[in-house]
Amino acid sequence: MSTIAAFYGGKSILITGATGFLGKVLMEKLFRTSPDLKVIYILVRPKAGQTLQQRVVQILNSKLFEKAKEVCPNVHEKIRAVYADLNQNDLAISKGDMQELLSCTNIVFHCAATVRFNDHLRHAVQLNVTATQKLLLMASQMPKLEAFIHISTAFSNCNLKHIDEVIYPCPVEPKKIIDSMEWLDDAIIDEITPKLIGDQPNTYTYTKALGEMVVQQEGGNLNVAIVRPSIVGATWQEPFPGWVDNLNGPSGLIIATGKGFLRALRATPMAVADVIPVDIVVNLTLAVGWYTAVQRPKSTLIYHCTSGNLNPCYWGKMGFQVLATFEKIPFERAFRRPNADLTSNTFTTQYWNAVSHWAPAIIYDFYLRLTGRKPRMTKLMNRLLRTVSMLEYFINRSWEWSTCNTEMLMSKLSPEDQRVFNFDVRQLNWLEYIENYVLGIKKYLLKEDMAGIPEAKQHLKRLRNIHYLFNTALFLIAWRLLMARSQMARNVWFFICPPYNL
Ligand SMILES: CCCCCCCCCCCCCCCCCCCCCC(=O)SCCNC(=O)CCNC(=O)[C@H](O)C(C)(C)COP(=O)(O)OP(=O)(O)OC[C@H]1O[C@@H](n2cnc3c(N)ncnc32)[C@H](O)[C@@H]1OP(=O)(O)O
Ligand SMILES: NC(=O)C1=CN([C@@H]2O[C@H](COP(=O)(O)OP(=O)(O)OC[C@H]3O[C@@H](n4cnc5c(N)ncnc54)[C@H](OP(=O)(O)O)[C@@H]3O)[C@@H](O)[C@H]2O)C=CC1
Repeated sequence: MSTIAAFYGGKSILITGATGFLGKVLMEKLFRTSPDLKVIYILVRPKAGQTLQQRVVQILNSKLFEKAKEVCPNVHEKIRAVYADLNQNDLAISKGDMQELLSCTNIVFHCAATVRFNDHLRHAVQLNVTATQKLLLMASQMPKLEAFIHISTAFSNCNLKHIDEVIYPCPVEPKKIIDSMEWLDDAIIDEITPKLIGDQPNTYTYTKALGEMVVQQEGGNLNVAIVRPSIVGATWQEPFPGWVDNLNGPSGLIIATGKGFLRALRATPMAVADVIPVDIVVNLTLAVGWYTAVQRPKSTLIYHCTSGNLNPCYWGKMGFQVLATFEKIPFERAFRRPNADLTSNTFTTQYWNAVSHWAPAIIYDFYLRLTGRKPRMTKLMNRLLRTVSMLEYFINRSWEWSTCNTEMLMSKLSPEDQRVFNFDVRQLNWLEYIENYVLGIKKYLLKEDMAGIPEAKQHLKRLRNIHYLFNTALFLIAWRLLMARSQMARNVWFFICPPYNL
């Protein structure tokens, strides 16, 4: 029996961000490997007209939980949704719930965060810094607490090139930032944001760095560890390959490419694509929870969960493999045939944007207008290119993360634990992973039927023919115009095709 799985048996576990991408996979793995755990408390807010219970039912009824429910048929009873809003000062947890959480919790996994790069600084601080501080305060009042695991990001210090498993100080103390957010108005915050974030690319990475400092400063007497994943992608193996349910990281751009909207990208083909499957992140996180609780390391250990140093994949290779997969598994109703021109040259990017993005969008909107429909493609293109510009920072650089603690932890695991909680990224075959990732996007995110693949292939063939026809027509028009205006062009033409009467 796995030592780690046995450790979680009988435990009361508190998870924040359990309705998110990582949180769901974490819960699933816990139920599947430790079905005898006591309870999982999840801090949830109502959303999109759904109550807490409806949200939980929807998650448990998803395909992700099918295997877990076979192993642990009473998951519904073992999950307890607690109303909470981490944006609120008191986290909006009722007194009764708070008492139960404080007296029962053994392990905390703090996953909740805003992962939006362009979030307003006030909101990002509230969620990624202040809420972390409040949870640590809560944790300090939990008599049965064995470990507090904070999920950060490998990019929290992306202003550095080489990043060690240490907490780097921020120029301004988190407490000062938290205080100032309480009295500064939005306009002033907007004005000072670029100065505060300095050489960080966005408010997300900046506030995640502040969050780590808060953990270091305020988690002093607790048994705390930090896990820093890089770009979290679809599942590699568990509970099945390719599961993904949101557009973050590469997923959104893979869809935009597969649907033929995005055909070129300002990206450095030889930059490392530090994607890490979500099940690897979850396995490491659970191993860290066990190790922190059982070994009680003297200081806060940080664990990098990255792929680049052990098994690197590059954006160029990833783009190529994504395209190769579209040949076999195309997405339905593509706007144009998928293509992936990655270039690090700004001028070339602008050229491709004009030719491959704006021109087709404008032509298509013209066609929609002509046929009495509402134009929408230029608007969509505008949003897509804005999104791409936000991600460009991460696809034009490479980072080196040291992984000493992660490797140390791997060496402490029994062979059985290494199998059940496998986080050895060296075993990952990128070509296979990317293919399953694309397939997973098609099935679980786009919810497209596999039976539609022949029709999707037909559609791409039609698009190719339209493309050839369009290019031929364009060439003929250009040539005709040239012939009409240039004696040299006429001479060349008559040289190639002399008139019959000569
Ligand atoms: C042709 C070439 C093809 C090549 C072939 C393909 C090869 C693959 C190449 C792959 C390269 C991968 C690069 C990954 C780099 C990730 C680095 C992460 C590093 C840090 C990791 C972390 O530690 S952190 C987790 C990551 N954190 C995010 O990844 C949040 C992103 N997100 C936002 O920061 C906001 O979303 C943002 C976008 C500001 C808009 O913000 P905004 O306010 O303008 O508008 P919205 O948020 O409302 O989004 C407006 C519409 O963009 C949709 N959308 C949202 N995200 C999207 C997304 N990633 N790709 C597409 N579409 C996305 C959304 O679904 C809306 O669509 P709709 O309106 O139709 O629903
Ligand atoms: N995805 C990635 O590529 C990476 C993620 N990470 C880190 O992993 C962690 C999880 O990320 P991921 O699962 O991808 O993110 P998601 O955006 O999928 O999930 C975020 C979670 O936080 C919850 N949350 C947000 N705001 C509140 C609030 N006010 N009150 C209560 N809960 C709230 C969300 O709840 P709700 O469903 O109600 O919105 C959701 O459960 C984060 O800490 C992130 O920084 C690190 C590296 C990469």
